[in-house]
Amino acid sequence: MALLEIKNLSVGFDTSVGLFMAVQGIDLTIDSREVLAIVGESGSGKSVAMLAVMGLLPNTATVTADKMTFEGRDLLTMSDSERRKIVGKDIAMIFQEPIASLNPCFTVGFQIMETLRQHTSLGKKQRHERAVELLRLVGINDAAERLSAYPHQMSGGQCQRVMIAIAIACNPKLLIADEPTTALDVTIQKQILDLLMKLQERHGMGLIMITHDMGVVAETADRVIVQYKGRKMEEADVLTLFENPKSNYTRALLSALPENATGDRLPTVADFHMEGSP
Ligand SMILES: Nc1ncnc2c1ncn2[C@@H]1O[C@H](COP(=O)(O)OP(=O)(O)OP(=O)(O)O)[C@@H](O)[C@H]1O
Repeated sequence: MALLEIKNLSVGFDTSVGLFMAVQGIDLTIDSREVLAIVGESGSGKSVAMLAVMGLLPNTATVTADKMTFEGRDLLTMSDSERRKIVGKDIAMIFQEPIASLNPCFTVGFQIMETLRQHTSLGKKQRHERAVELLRLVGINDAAERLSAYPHQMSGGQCQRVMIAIAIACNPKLLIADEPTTALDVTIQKQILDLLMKLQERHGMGLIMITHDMGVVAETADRVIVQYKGRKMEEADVLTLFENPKSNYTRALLSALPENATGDRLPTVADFHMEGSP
């Protein structure tokens, strides 16, 4: 049984100028231990599709799907309280802006322990011990002392490590990482990607990596979905996608990689004819 299975997912938003379809008819499956990348430029509906899975879209959104199951359980029809037991525990998500994703008013220790309080039966002392263990696991030095730091007292890379600690606190079966390294500088990006891959392997999680960066795809993914304007353009295992891209859009994304540069400037997506192409 697939960990997550989605068939024909669409998401529309009510806006002042009418209905805007951000996601149109997306199919997706991911198994345990698999790394699936969803790649596409800004605005292609990658985040919205995953926020629909998490049930985190505003009420201006209309979500429809023929199927959306997690370990065979129907996410579309389950009650909000049933869904809350899964989201944040079995399915966790980390976001692009680590500093903005943490609450500035609470220490990082409180925020980790609060997740443990909501989703586990651990007592206060055990939650504290687990929080120290988690900070160590994500590579933060002086873990016990750093629990009392506020987000603004930490760097962007450290805040992203804290976000990862919160996400993995309850040993999720599926982790969704939404552009987890985009806001970080290049050396830190590599460290965070390495950390995510190490944790994914060690805990046997399914990992959905949302990115616009084909370099990140090459380094992390087993399988790739390419998304453009809310629609799936192509899906393939990572080697096939890089060696034999089927859609113009995938070719455009690949040509924008610095190592594929041939002329004076890098091509952009606008250099490729996209209309009507898969
Ligand atoms: N609450 C909302 N109301 C209206 N439109 C929205 C809302 N949230 C997202 N959108 C629109 O949906 C489209 C898809 O957004 P989404 O954030 O999924 O893109 P993305 O592919 O993840 O890109 P990015 O990496 O920039 O977040 C965009 O055009 C965005 O403006």
